[in-house]
Amino acid sequence: MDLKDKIVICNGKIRPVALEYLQDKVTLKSWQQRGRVPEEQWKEWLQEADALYSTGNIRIDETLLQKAPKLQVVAQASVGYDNIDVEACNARNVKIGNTPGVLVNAVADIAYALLIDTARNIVRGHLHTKNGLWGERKALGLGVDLYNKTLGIVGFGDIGSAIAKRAQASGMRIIYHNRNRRLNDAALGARYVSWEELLQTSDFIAVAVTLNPSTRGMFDEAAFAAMKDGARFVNISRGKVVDTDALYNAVKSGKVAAAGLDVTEPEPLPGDHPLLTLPNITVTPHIASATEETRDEMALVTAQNIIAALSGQPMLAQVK
Ligand SMILES: NC(=O)C1=CN([C@@H]2O[C@H](COP(=O)(O)OP(=O)(O)OC[C@H]3O[C@@H](n4cnc5c(N)ncnc54)[C@H](OP(=O)(O)O)[C@@H]3O)[C@@H](O)[C@H]2O)C=CC1
Ligand SMILES: O=CC(=O)O
Repeated sequence: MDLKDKIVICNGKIRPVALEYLQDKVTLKSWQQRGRVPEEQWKEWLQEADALYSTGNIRIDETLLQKAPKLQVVAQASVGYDNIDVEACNARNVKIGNTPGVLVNAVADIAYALLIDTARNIVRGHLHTKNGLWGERKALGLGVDLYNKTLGIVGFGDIGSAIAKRAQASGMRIIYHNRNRRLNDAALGARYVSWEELLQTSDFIAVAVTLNPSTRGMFDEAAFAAMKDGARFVNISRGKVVDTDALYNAVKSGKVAAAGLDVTEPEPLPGDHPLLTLPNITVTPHIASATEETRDEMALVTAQNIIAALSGQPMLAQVK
């Protein structure tokens, strides 16, 4: 099918692998420069767009859809789609594509790296050394073993179960909580528990839920209070799943011994944010899927989703 008259727009840079795939199939308008596409330019592009390749950092809602009367598909280069108003898109028959699966290992690696950091002071140790304090390393205190500890995974989906695999290699016991128990949990070496049991019995908690109305703010003051004293906490899902003040207080008081976060509320997290004043919190700037290989795969799936949708074919991954 000749799609050359179809206009595909992108609010940011498209990776070369996806550019190459798209450019002789459709008419492409992307912002390949640094920074954001200028407002006037963006308005013009939306007006004529048949497809939107979203890099994820824009809100896609009725306000945007009204400016894009021809839009047939939004394909986003991420698995999370909490920035997209799915109902508004459905009401206008705008299809939504995302990129589950291809980023699972990269994200689970960062989650596990943060988890080890909460146990073993890797980032703190580096900063200590850099500050010329090698000789005073006892000031760091001792870490704790992962071996024989309980990891509670909240959100045992694709990424949650990939975190479990890594933790099993360290000899951890895995428990998890989802809204729905997974049929194959025994084969994955994980035991289903209630939310309360997970909070009360986990030495480490890793969060890999989707952001939805049931998870927004689920780690609040009561959740941190219910945890074991000295629990360690990792979040790679979305910052809005956690009440930031409650987390700050829990770490400051020692209730939570250490935290590792790839996502925060707000994002970007300002350099002078109170969370960053606590020595036992490590924050990475939402980079869990940021490897060359994974970003290439995400870009290619996004481009393939666009071509499939414009051709009336099923997308590789469609959000409904
Ligand atoms: N930091 C980063 O760069 C990245 C972050 N992410 C985030 O990770 C999320 C998960 O991705 P992925 O594993 O692929 O998604 P999946 O859909 O495979 O897994 C999400 C899991 O969350 C569970 N869940 C949803 N609501 C609740 C709830 N209220 N309580 C407990 N569990 C819940 C779901 O189970 P059930 O429906 O049974 O409750 C499901 O098992 C993404 O949505 C995204 O926000 C993803 C990639 C990169
Ligand atoms: O945060 C990233 C995603 O893929 O979701």
